[in-house]
Amino acid sequence: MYFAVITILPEMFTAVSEFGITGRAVQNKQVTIECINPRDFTTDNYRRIDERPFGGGPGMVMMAEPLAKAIEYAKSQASQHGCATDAAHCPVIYLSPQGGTLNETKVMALRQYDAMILLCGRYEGIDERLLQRYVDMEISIGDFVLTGGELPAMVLMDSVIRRLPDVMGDAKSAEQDSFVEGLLDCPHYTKPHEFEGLTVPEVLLSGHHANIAKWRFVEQVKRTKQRRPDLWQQFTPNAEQARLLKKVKDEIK
Ligand SMILES: NC(=O)c1ccc(NC2CCCC2)nc1
Repeated sequence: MYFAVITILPEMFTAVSEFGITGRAVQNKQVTIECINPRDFTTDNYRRIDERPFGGGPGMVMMAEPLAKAIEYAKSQASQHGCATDAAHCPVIYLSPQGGTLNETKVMALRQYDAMILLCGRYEGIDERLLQRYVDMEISIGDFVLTGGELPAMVLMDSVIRRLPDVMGDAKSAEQDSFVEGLLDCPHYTKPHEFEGLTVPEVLLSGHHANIAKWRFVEQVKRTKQRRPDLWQQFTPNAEQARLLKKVKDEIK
């Protein structure tokens, strides 16, 4: 997948391009991340990308023209990577608190694109006319305001990259995935067997995979019911999960 990121702080993106699973995906060429700085598309000597807001008020607003040129360049780069650059294949996504909130369903939907152009705002935001003309969708990572769209862009990239086929290898084996959808994760344990007097649930040491899968599912259900009743409300079990739920219904009261 090809990510073009429009940002005046490209150095921030080494956090995803050079470390961890996302860094490895870039190294393996499963993912390309190209940062494009709107300052490179300015025409004045000061490389201005922001101006005072019309109507007055505090702070600065990012100007439309350098961003428009940066987005056009990003589209030409995406097509050189063999990606179609219409909105259906390569959306321009603006990270902002005014967007729809990112969740696992949206992440799974974002995987379908060959490429995406992530637009990161700074200051008070971006000239509305740029958003009108160039942005296909706005996405928020939560109801809070940040100083820039870069961290939300990295959160989005991380969540999509980890879900690309053969990026996580066997770390997310199939049966776990089938239980993970829509439920909180189960508790995890590793060595040593005893930590500050606390031990590990016996079933996890039993080697009995069916019992272990059942225990994990029950823990996911119990956690989701306790911590996120809203998620539990929406949870629609598949056939296998419904069968299991029936079997364990007294355990999950
Ligand atoms: N919740 C979010 O996803 C989010 C995105 C961008 C942002 N700030 C940006 C938006 C325009 C100037 C700074 N704050 C919060």
